[in-house]
Amino acid sequence: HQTNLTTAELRAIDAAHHLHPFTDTKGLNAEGARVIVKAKGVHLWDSEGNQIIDGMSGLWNVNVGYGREEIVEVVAQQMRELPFYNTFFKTTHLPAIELSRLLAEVTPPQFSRVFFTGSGSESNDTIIRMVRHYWAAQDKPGKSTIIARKNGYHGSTIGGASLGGMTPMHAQGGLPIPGIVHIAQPYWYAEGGDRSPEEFGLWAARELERTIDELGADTIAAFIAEPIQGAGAVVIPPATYWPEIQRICRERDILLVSDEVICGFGRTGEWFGCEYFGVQPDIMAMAKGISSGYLPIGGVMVTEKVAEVIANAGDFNHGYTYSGHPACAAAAIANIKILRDEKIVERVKSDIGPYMQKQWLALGDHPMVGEARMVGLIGALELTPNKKTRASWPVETGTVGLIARDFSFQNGLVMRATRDTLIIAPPLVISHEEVDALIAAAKKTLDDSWAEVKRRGYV
Ligand SMILES: Cc1ncc(COP(=O)(O)O)c(CNc2cccc(C(=O)O)c2)c1O
Repeated sequence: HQTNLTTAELRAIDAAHHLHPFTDTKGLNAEGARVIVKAKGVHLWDSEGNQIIDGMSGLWNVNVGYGREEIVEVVAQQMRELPFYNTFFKTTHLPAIELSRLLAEVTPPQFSRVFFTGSGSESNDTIIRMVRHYWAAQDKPGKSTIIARKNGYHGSTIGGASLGGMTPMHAQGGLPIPGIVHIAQPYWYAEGGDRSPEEFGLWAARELERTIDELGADTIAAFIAEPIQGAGAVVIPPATYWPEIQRICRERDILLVSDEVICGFGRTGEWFGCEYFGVQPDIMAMAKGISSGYLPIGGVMVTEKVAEVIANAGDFNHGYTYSGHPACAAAAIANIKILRDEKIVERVKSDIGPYMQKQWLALGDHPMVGEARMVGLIGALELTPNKKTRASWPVETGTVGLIARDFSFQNGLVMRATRDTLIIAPPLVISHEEVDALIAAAKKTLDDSWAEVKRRGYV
């Protein structure tokens, strides 16, 4: 897909006709979008020929890296044979059958069946309807409230954004929808105060218990959470958090839902984030790494217990045109086989994960970093003017994050900034040498940013 247009010409057309997601369009068009033209391995190239380390795996999803021909080949073949058919009216197709079997194989042992969707948002919207249907089918229609967390992210549909706890999203469109309640998040760095992480983890988990008991367990359908909050700034809960959450849900017969859209398919060094934290959810939302982003596909994994209730309750009046799309499912099959057969998940846990974590955590010694944290190949650097007090910046939240994010791009590395936290989530296939280059670029980014915030008098 070559073009003979200049970057300026490309930007002008984009500015004239394209509304970007999560973007201040006026601001973007004043600057001009960076035109990404190709990618291979862990690298991107833009229209100016700059090579960039993709420290964010696209949008946390290109787990096997770019340029895997075997995925392309399988998809091309599938599109020649059956580019589309649906699974609505008593039909199915080979990729849907093969992918559902493969997912039963690679997901934790309690999971057996999948409902296919086209994205993470659609997976979470499905989960809202599914958990309410699950209880209604057992004559408990009042057991319909879903508890989620502040600053959680579960998508951008009306349902997904309502499950999410991002107030700027709620402000646009009158969200959340009724029957969704948010509790505190296990974000020790920002909210732990002088409590130890262990104490704070228990406190945050018991927020769930207090809320359930306040509302009445017979009104609560489910609790949904990301193992590690991704877009919320890679919030890694203290070790005491998840076992306590599981105890509370089991004691009160509340479905435990793990949103594995980011943490799934090897990101944490386990196949799924719930496995990293040692808990067994009833339902999982999946997307992103399921296909490494080569084609859009998502799904909802359920246990036999949940599946039985749904299966025996007559028509489940829910589904999408592209549920289990044959070419998307074919991409997911090829992708999961790469993860499985090349033992990429094991390598994250025992080799490249520890290798990168050592260097990433050492960045915590930088004067600008209040905390460096990382699990598997997902990490964050909290930027602060005062490491000891973890103070905020004397300027609008997010300003320093954007300064750092822009320096990162200039240094040939994509990092994400959420507020004043820098985030990293490289493709799981990154090599030792590429980690070294990434860390060097991250360190230079911190040095450049520190000089800039001093120049601006923020420190
Ligand atoms: C945990 C989680 N759940 C659901 C979704 C929604 O998935 P879809 O986007 O496929 O509908 C997500 C998506 N997460 C996401 C999507 C786009 C950008 C960023 C960012 O952090 O910049 C994060 C996510 O991170």
